[in-house]
Parts: sequence; structure tokens; C-alpha cells
Amino acid sequence: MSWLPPDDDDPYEQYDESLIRARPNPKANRPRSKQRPAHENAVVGRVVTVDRGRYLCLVDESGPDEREVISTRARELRTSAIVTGDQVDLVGDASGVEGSLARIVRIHERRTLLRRSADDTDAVERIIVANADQLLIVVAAANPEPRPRLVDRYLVAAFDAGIEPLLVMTKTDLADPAPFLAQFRGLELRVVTSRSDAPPVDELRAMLHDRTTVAVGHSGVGKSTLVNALVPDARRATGVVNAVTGRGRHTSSSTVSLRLSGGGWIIDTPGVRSFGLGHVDPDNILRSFGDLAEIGASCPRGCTHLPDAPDCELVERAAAGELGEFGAERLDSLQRLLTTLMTPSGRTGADTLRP
Ligand SMILES: Nc1nc2c(ncn2[C@@H]2O[C@H](COP(=O)(O)OP(=O)(O)OP(=O)(O)O)[C@@H](O)[C@H]2O)c(=O)[nH]1
Ligand SMILES: [Zn+2]
Repeated sequence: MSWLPPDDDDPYEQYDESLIRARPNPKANRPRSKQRPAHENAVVGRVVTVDRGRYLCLVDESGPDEREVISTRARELRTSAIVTGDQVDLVGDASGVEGSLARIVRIHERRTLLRRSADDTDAVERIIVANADQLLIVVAAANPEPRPRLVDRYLVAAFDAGIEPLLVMTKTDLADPAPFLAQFRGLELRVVTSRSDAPPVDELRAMLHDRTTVAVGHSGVGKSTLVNALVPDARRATGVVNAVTGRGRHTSSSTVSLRLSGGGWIIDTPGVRSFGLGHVDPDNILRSFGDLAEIGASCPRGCTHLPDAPDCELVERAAAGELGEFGAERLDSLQRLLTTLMTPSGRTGADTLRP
């Protein structure tokens, strides 16, 4: 396969990094250059897969000229993360014919950004997926045993990303999901139960219809089983990765986009091995605990909500048994996350989510 050399008369090539400044809002971190070439003939694509500096983009999605276009990125974007789910402007050969190579010259403003850090000690964020609408959190009723604090972490990540969480509990043939799920009753959290001999395909398809959903889950929870039930031709769909790598596997790719037949996307994250929250603003942790956030809002200013916090509404109400059946556990989970993320010595990363 021949990659096109950079365009010598491309005005972009003359730009250097000093012309690019980061925007202060981290949720919209698209770099801006002061002078931007118009690239009027650019076409818009959705980044479907990223692999070693090559981007597979879907152009004219669902239109008459829909095509997969392999792209590189313009030089001035070399320090910007371009991730699965990004909407990008493409120039160069965007025909999608074999051997062609387009070039990404712009990243559109992102609606949402799912991020992680390597672990809780690491404030450096890595973007996993852009523009997702939903986070599909997969946990098993048993084997492996569900851990409420892992779910809390996923919920913090979803809140931080600005995307809606959706909890799917698999393997309900092995254990009753009700006791575990009861802990999350106080949250505005949609919950679906599943078992592989009767997967809730219709219910989930309706929730996923026309939306972009990122699936996350600890290894062995049955995420692949579920995704395969939703996208029966998933095997074929992952073939798009092979088109980029030219190899028969996608080990280096951390995300895979799968298309739902009725419209919508599932983005699987098999390569995401950890889900550190080191980049998350501790103030956002309480906000992700929807059942506790309102009460915590009437705490004294600067309240840490930790067991020794003076006049903490949450601590006092929990002690008085006023936070409901699972109030103490919920507060404990909140406090553990706050402790891990706020105190440098507590940032051991031991609680890091490793799907
Ligand atoms: N009993 C039972 N077993 C299930 C169910 N769903 C999946 N399994 C089994 O659980 C095991 C793990 O399922 P996978 O779908 O591979 O799990 P995964 O989450 O994709 O795991 P990784 O591939 O490691 O990421 C397999 O042996 C499945 O057959 C279920 O609802 N009930
Ligand atoms: Zn408090």
C-alpha cells in the first residue's frame, strides 16, 4: 500500500505549533490556529478506528456516497488526540478507493469526551472516545462478583464525560441481581438485566437506537456476548480494523466501532485496561453521586465530606440513619473515591478500575 507524501504546497505545512493554542475549556479542547486555511473542498468523516497514526473515517454516513476513507493527519494536528467518534474534516484523496489516503485537517468541536488517566495518581488524561451519548456499563450478577465501587467509578467517568450512563447486569441466571441493584435505586440510572440464553436485545436496541454508546466492563462480565447479540455481524464489522492495519487482528487498537443495523453505534473498548480517575476534578465526584449530591450541597463551604469533617450534612445524616437503607455504603464509597483522589498519599491507584 502506498501512502501519499505530504503536499508541499499545502499552506498547513508552513504552520508551527506556536500558532496553535489550547482552549481553556477542557471539554472542548480542540486546538485553534489563528489563521486557518479554508479547505473548502473538505469532506466530513466520523473516525471509526484509530491505529498507529492511521484513521479509518466513515464519510457521507448513511448517504448515497457512504465510504470508508483511510487517513493520516495534517502536521499541525500531530500533538492533538484524534479519537474514535471524532468528527473530522478531510482533504486529499477522500475517494476511499484502495490505496488512497486522505488527510485530517480539522477536528470538530466535541459534544462529549470520555477520558481516563493511567491510574489515580496520574493527572494526565487520555481521551478514549469523543461524541458518545451513552456509557453502557456492563457488570455481572456473579462470576465475576459485582463490585459497587467499580460502578461508582464508571458513573464518575460518565459524569465527567458528560454522557448518560446505562447499567446492564449480565449473568442473572447465576445470581439474583436485585440486592446489588438496590444500592443504586436512589440514582437516576437506567438498569437492564440480561442473561445469555435470553439477552434483552429488543430493549437494548431501543435504548441504543441512533445513539453512540460506549461499552465498558471488567473482563469476563459477558460484554462480548452482549455486544455480539446486539450486532450479530460484529465479526464482519471489526473487519474494518483490518482494512487499516492490513493485518487480521486489532490488538493495538483500543476501541472498535460497531454499527447497529437500525442506526446507531456501539463502541467497544477491549484495549482499555485501566480507568484511572486522576484527571477528574474532586468537586465532580460528589456531583456524580446523584443520590447524595443534593444533601451535600448544604454542607459548610469547603466541606470534605470525610468522616472527620465538621458539620458535614452527609456524615450527620448517615449517622442518624437518614440516608436510606444503603446510605452508609453510598457515603463510604463516595469517601473512598474522594480520599483516593484528593490526598496524594492516598493516590495508590489500588482501586483503579481495570476492565
Ligand atoms: N451463565 C452465564 N454466562 C455468561 C453470560 N454471559 C456471558 N457468559 C459467559 O461468561 C464468559 C465471559 O463472557 P464474554 O462475553 O467473553 O465476556 P467479556 O466481558 O467480553 O470478557 P473479555 O472478553 O475478557 O473482555 C463466557 O464464558 C460466556 O459464555 C450469562 O448471561 N450467563
Ligand atoms: Zn459534607
